[in-house]
Amino acid sequence: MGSRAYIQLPVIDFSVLNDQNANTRVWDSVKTEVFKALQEYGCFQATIAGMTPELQKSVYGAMNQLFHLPFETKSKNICTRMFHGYVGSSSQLPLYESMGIDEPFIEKQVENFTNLMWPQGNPQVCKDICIYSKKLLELDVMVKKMVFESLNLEHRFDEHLELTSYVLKLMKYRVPEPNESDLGLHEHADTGIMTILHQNDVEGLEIQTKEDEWFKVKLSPNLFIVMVAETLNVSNIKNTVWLNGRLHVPFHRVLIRQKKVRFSLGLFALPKMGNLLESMEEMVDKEHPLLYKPFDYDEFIKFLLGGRQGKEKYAVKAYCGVLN
Ligand SMILES: O=C(O)CCC(=O)C(=O)O
Ligand SMILES: [Fe+2]
Repeated sequence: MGSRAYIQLPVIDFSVLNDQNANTRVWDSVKTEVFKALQEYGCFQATIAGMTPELQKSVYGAMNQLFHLPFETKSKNICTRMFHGYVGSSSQLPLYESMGIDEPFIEKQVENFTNLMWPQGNPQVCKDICIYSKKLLELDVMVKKMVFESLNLEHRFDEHLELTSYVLKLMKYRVPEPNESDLGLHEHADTGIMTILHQNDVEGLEIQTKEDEWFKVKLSPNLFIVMVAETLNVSNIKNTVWLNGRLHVPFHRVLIRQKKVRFSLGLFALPKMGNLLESMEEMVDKEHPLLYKPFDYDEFIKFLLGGRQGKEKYAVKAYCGVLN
């Protein structure tokens, strides 16, 4: 069922922007690359300045310890959103296990998590998760700012950010038993706004192109995969934003082909709870008729979990697409 070939995703260097001297010309040239990649692939790979091997080692080392904790401890991990807290031993996804931390760049949030998992505390891990998440957040904000600027929506950007929440997911995939499927995570498009993924030591992530072909994503310890999720393409909260279908949203999945436990990390940007998402009027014109009716994200997730998507490829379209 799986693909053999690797996809050549665009690799975009964000470390050049961290330099105080980075000028508008550098910003604009990265912006052009970003927008092109998100239209064509819905994703790209990015380098992040200051994401040192030591920091990565510390965070992945902590994950290894975390997933070895007893079930009773792991299941204390609860998040505000469904499926963001501890998930494990699902009959549909037996290889998959995950934990989540809401707003993981806020030290107190991470400390609450580490204190639950290690009652004696774990200040070093807490600090490192926080630093790691801040770096991912910086990348998330830069990419979205570039998208908004590319669509002449800069005046909407602060409003968009204020209405975004984040969760860091720590994920583990065990090795399949000899008679078990190698499916780690079924094919899906992320439902939130944007996701940044990182796979560490064992590859497994696969991405579908616009031409419906599946490709593997090569393991690159220093590259982070930035991916558009359904709600960005559609919406942006309160009276607005969104891109009314301007970007590509990639389907992806995880297959565990190696006989090695796989760890991955993802920072998921999501709409804050309780807001109505609507297409921005700026994004709707004769050439781009309205594609989506206003919707509430959490109601949409309930719809999705209720299995009512039907034949529609994209869940948001099934939920609130405007029928032509
Ligand atoms: O583990 C991965 O690399 C991908 C995870 C993923 O796609 C998700 O959690 O939505
Ligand atoms: Fe995903």
